[in-house]
Amino acid sequence: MGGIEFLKGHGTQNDFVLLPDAAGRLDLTAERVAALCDRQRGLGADGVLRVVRAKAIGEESAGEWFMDYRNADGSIAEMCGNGTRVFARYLVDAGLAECGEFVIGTRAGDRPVVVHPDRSVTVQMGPAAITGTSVTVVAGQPFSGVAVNVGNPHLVSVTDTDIAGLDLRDQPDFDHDFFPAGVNLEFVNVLGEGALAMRVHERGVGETRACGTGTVAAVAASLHLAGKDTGESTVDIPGGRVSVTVGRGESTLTGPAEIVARGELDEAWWLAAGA
Ligand SMILES: N[C@H](CCC[C@H](N)C(=O)O)C(=O)O
Repeated sequence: MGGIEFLKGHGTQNDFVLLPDAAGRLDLTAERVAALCDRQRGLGADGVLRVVRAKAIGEESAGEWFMDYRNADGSIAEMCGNGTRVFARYLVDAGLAECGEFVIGTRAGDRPVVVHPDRSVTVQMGPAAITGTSVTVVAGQPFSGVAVNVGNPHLVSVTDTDIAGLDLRDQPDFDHDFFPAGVNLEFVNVLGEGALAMRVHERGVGETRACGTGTVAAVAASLHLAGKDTGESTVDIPGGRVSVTVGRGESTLTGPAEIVARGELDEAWWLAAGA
């Protein structure tokens, strides 16, 4: 098998292990993903991005490369906004794509991206659809959330309660009938016109320092509550700041993306982790 190449990267401190695997040969089991993401016994990350040619895994995409995203618990999610930024940055740095605009395939569909000269990335995130209003979630106290589909499910609670004081160490209680496949839970303070602050408890991960699809959901929800369906906002998350625009049936996410390291996984570790 030889050494298994990996890279580590992050977008506003939502961090990922990247596995270049053009032909889709790696046996990427849920157990291996969980081991890779474990911050003590593995590399540590919020998720894994396998870099695979779309046609190698039978995925239809206008782009050559497909982002096979996995959550830290090994579960598969439809889309990862911050992961897409890091994925795009990797493709350009690896000479597999040109700086500028290209398309990345995802389980939520194709996502056009622009890698800017400063290596920040804009992702076309598709529609952010409001699928419910005043859905209750309990995080120490009850909140009323707006359900938003960004390819993956979100419940956004816009509140006057200072989100810095919330305890998100455990999974907040949510309506499993409304969200049978689980849900990403965002808590938002409005800082002013076009400026939000957000924390997030992610499905399949736990609290993360950023969540790209979550920031798009947060802007869509706050616009909806203001009686609007288009607009833009910065979103301050613990890991930094992103810019989001929401239009009719479309949205964009812009933010930094950084590759931190590259290396080889120990083969014996990889084999044992898959058991
Ligand atoms: N945990 C999410 C996927 C990762 C989303 C987040 N990391 C992002 O940047 O969008 C889910 O299960 O839907």
